Amino acid sequence: MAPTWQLPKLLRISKRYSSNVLPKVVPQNIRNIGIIAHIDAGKTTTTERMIFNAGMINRAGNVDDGDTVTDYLPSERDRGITIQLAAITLPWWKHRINLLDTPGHADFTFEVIRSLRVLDGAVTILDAVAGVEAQTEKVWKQAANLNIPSIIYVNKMDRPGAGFSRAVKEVVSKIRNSCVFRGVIDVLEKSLLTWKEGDDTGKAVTATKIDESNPDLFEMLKSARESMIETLGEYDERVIEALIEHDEDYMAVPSSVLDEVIRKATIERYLAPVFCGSSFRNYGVHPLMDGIVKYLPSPLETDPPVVASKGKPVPVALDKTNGLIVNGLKKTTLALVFKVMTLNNRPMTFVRVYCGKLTKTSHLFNTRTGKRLNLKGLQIMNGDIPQDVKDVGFGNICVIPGFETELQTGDTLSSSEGAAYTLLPIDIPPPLFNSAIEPRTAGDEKHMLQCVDKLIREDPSLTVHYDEEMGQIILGGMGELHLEIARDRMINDMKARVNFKDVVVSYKECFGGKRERKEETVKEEQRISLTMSYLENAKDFIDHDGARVLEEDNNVVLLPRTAASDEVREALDEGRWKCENTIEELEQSIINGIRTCLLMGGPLFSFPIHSTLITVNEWSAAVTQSAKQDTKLMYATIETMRTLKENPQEFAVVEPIMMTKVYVSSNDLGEVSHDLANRCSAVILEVQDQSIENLETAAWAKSEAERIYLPPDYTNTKTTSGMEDIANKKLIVAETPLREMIGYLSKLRSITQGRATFDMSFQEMRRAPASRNEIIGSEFRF
Ligand SMILES: Nc1nc2c(ncn2[C@@H]2O[C@H](COP(=O)(O)OP(=O)(O)OP(=O)(O)O)[C@@H](O)[C@H]2O)c(=O)[nH]1
Repeated sequence: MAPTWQLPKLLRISKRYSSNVLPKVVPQNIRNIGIIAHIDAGKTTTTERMIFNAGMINRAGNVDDGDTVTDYLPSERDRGITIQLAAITLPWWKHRINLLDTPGHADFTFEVIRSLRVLDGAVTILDAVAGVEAQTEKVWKQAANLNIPSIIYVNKMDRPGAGFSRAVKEVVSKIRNSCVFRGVIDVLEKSLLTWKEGDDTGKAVTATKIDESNPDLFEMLKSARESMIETLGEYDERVIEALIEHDEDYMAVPSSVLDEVIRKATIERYLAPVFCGSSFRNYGVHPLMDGIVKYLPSPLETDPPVVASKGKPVPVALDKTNGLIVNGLKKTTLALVFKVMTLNNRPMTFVRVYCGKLTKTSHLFNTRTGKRLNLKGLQIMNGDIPQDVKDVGFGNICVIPGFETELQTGDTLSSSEGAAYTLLPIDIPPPLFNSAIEPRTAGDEKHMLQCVDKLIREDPSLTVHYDEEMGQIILGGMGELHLEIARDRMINDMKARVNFKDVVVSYKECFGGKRERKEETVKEEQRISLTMSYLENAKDFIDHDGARVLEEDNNVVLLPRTAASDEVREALDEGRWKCENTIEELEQSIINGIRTCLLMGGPLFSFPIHSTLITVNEWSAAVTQSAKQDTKLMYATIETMRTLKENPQEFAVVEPIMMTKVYVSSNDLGEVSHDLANRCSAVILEVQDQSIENLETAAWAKSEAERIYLPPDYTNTKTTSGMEDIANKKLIVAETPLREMIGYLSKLRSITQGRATFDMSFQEMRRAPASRNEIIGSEFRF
């Protein structure tokens, strides 16, 4: 029994770092990694064990005891769920892992979106019993769209009903990825890793070489190695060459060659290595951490980000010494703000440095505001404790302390050479639910608004607007839980004295008239003619001459220079312009007037106007007179807009439609489908058979699954009724109006005695049929 795995040495190295000084590392040894998964898969538990294994804490906390490092908000500890992304830095094998633990609940999807923007790799965690769940597929796709390589970790192997091979088959069939297995048997090192029963720290691990003396394991290892080598051989001929060199002995192919090829194949997203373990017991987390540094890319091995100047992309290249080179400039510093927060009353801004370096006294520009920023310190997160550092180089994640209002998520910070360049901002999803908020007394209003400002700065997927009609301040969020947490944080953490009204869906109205509608206002010397029509997708107008795309509500204002009347254009060309506004200011006043009217809402229920195209056909103003014309022109525009939207018959309600996936057993399928179609006004798109037998009959999944070696599911044999449910799993895919899904979880649980689960994500804002106006309107008649 020759132990090949070197945990004790590893821990000794980590111990040195527990003196709270993270050593500098070269960019090749940086791993910016996110942990992504469905809710409750074990992201926080796994992160906590990683922090412990790296020697940063003496005892690993537990989600259920509310004492983990990364879930530190009171709302997170009370509920045992992650609400906001947490960033921590760990040393591991002379590498630095910058780790982002993300929430799994769909309401906090923005936290995943913003993490993915600054990551180079991801660890996707699966629950070994539940397999690939809806949110897993969603985050996997999000990562794939950004070309982020991932490794997979099948967690909770200790649970009854856990099935490693079953989970991997689901990976193959649902997220369509080839797999290489590395689990408790280390196929590369040909050893068996076992953890000592009863040792919850997970430190007592024994690595035993597997040889012919253990024929069962040896056979399994041989099959797994053969399968791995063949899969890798198809990708890189170095593997075949090594096999031939070693007389086609699969066991003799050096693990160093396999490691190199797995790394390359992972980074190119040809495959995703699969690990497994039980994070709760800290079994399998060490090999996972080794896998992160071995197989996931450094900042030098990922796709460079998009950098734009005046809205147009500029050439970028990755360079081993300087990081990103933007437009050939070697001295530029560029960093992206991906999170702002306040910890113990100290404002902190998390940034990823893309090129150059930041020092603790750097002078930077915020390219959004054009304002200068003189840094007064720089930190990295040592575990969860900020550690002061002098500088941070490209490819790293760090914290700028001390700026309370100047910075917001998505800002690009640059040195003076880079002031013209912007990193692609971070997309913010639209709010789906609203709640009116009001101060308990007039004296509480100021503090309430300060708290709202702070919440929105930290979480831009919360929005606020003032509803003029109702005279109310409306807070918008991604879901009921999102707004409930906002309420908790305002009342309990920030001590705001505020009342939250019922949470309602965020509706809009759109022009739905059969023909477009044209109106003109002529007032003294102001003249404006507008046309209103329905619009499918505002983004289609991005490169259109004179188009202002108002993306938040899918509206477009079309105002080309040719819309200015002949008088206006001639006055400009012939030098007879006396107006105290420029032509650009006058055009802006028209846009402002239109925008105000769109936000003031439509004639049905005063919901903001959505999916609407406003074309300015012609406008004129007395530009040969020496006076300002902008306010008059804006009022003329507002009047025309009012006339355009006075007929309720021509308008329709626009409501959020969700893509809903309900996981049920065959027995419950009928009742759940009936409830969805009738009570929830769902359009059922398909019912998929999720049982393994059926997955295996799908041609692609079958051939893929046959090509790879799957070990027997030992953990699966003890299962009882739980497994029958899994074998009979069906998936109902449906489009549902969000309104009808409020409180759906408890309804679903009661229909199925808690056996079914569901997940939904925002699909689109869609025009509701007139028959729904009555139902929707009933919520808003007071
Ligand atoms: N049996 C078992 N339970 C586990 C394991 N890992 C985590 N859990 C439990 O699963 C539950 C969820 O764990 P978390 O770590 O909070 O999961 P999460 O993915 O971070 O959850 P969210 O961030 O809220 O989406 C907790 O009750 C954990 O104790 C494991 O390996 N085995």
